[in-house]
Amino acid sequence: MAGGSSGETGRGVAAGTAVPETQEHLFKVLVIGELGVGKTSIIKRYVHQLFSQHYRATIGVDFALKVLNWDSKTLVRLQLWDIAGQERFGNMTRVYYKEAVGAFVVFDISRGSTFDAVLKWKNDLDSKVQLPNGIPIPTILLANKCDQKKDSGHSPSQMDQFCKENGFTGWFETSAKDNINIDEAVRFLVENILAHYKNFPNEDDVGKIKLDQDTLRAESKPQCC
Ligand SMILES: Nc1nc2c(ncn2[C@@H]2O[C@H](COP(=O)(O)OP(=O)(O)OP(=O)(O)O)[C@@H](O)[C@H]2O)c(=O)[nH]1
Ligand SMILES: [Mg+2]
Repeated sequence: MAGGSSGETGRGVAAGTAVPETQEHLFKVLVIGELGVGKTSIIKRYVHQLFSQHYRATIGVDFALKVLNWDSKTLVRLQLWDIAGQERFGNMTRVYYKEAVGAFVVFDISRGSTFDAVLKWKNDLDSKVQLPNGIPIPTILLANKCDQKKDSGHSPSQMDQFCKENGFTGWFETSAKDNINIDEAVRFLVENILAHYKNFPNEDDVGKIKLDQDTLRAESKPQCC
């Protein structure tokens, strides 16, 4: 009998049963929000477990990669796109948002004006990128710098209401400085991306990491008047 077990005790694989191989996913996730809210710090904390008080504004976009052994059969490669706050005034976001499958919109709880900008970012995002089946990409709202004193501040129920009304999948109070809720927020987003995942027509439509230079070059050329 082909492929019979060796006769020893233990779990042999019966002939003909395919051992499910590991599913590998590549997810492009955007991190957007006003200048100085902590996007780069959140990514640096999550990927490198580092934090620095020194502020160095991001120019254009930065990238970071984090590989997650999600479960015994699933490996997730997260490509985090750290988009400069000043890009909200630029015209590059369409290029940066391409084929993203999830996003974080970050604001700084110690600066109320950054919360006011949250909807501008969310509307920009939803107008430029959707999942292959046309629905908005799962987006989590991060109230960062929760180690600091709140500016105006919204109660948790007001935040729940805001998220429901504006299409956010959820929200977390985070601190890149004290490492609060960052792993939890990422896990929650990846769970939501995977939940949508089975609706994608096929792997190619998900998180294709394509940063073709021509597109970037063409888009970054100053618009002729
Ligand atoms: N207290 C505190 N400070 C933070 C936190 N996260 C970021 N900062 C500080 O806020 C400043 C801005 O952080 P960045 O991560 O560079 O902000 P950003 O959103 O990437 O800014 P841009 O790249 O300009 O869009 C830095 O001085 C950080 O040290 C936090 O959770 N708590
Ligand atoms: Mg930055």
